[in-house]
Amino acid sequence: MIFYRISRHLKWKSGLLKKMASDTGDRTWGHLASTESYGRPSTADEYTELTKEEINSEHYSSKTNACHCLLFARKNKKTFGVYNPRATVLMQMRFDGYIGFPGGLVDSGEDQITALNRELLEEMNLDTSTYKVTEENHIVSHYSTKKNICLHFYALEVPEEDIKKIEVKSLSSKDHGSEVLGVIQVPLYTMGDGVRGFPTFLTHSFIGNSRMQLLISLKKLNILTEDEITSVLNAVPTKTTTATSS
Ligand SMILES: O=c1[nH]cnc2c1ncn2[C@H]1C[C@H](O)[C@@H](COP(=O)(O)OP(=O)(O)O)O1
Repeated sequence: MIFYRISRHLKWKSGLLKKMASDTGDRTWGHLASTESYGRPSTADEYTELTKEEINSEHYSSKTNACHCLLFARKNKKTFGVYNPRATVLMQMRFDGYIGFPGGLVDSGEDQITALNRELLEEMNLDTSTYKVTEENHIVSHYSTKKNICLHFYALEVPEEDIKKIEVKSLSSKDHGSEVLGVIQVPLYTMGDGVRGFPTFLTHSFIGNSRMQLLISLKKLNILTEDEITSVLNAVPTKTTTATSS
């Protein structure tokens, strides 16, 4: 009898432990575990720019590679009738709380361009037969010494009248609500106090080297001049303590 009771108690306990494990499991990285380390916080000095030869070399192409893309439309319409942002630039709020660009890891056997167009469809529901990223849209590639990953970056210009439709369509993407928590526009102007607008936007937390990719692209695409970028960076406010509910 005692043996029967002990065995029943053990069965109940193991059931409880299994339930607890599965409850905890719901909160872990699950299938993301193997790639989760790539998303850990970065330092600017971990990135080195790759030359065209290095990008195509066996040494770097055999590493883990990821491609991301800045979607933008030039415009000449003032915001509030005051600020001229010159372009609508899209970024996204990611599942991990960081701001980044649409894109992702290149699968084994896949080339970079195919991977990026696939990710743009999955994350943005982008019609990649109309808006297709090609090698000509390449902006810059970096290698992270700390994470052993190559990050390739592209920029795709779309007509001004299409950008809103692209944003709206992204709400129905496969990854919306899971990997992607929303598309955002970058405020590309500095307000009268000298800090709100783009300088304040740059104080957010960005995934990987996406902050650097944004600034490099704005210059390469002639959306902002080098001098304008320098003055924005000089105006970036130091983070202040934010209000809490208690
Ligand atoms: O926008 C980005 N710019 C530079 N690096 C990025 C960006 N987004 C992510 N990353 C880094 C850090 C990530 O862990 C890896 C993989 O990218 P991710 O988009 O998360 O990949 P999957 O969609 O999960 O394939 O690249």
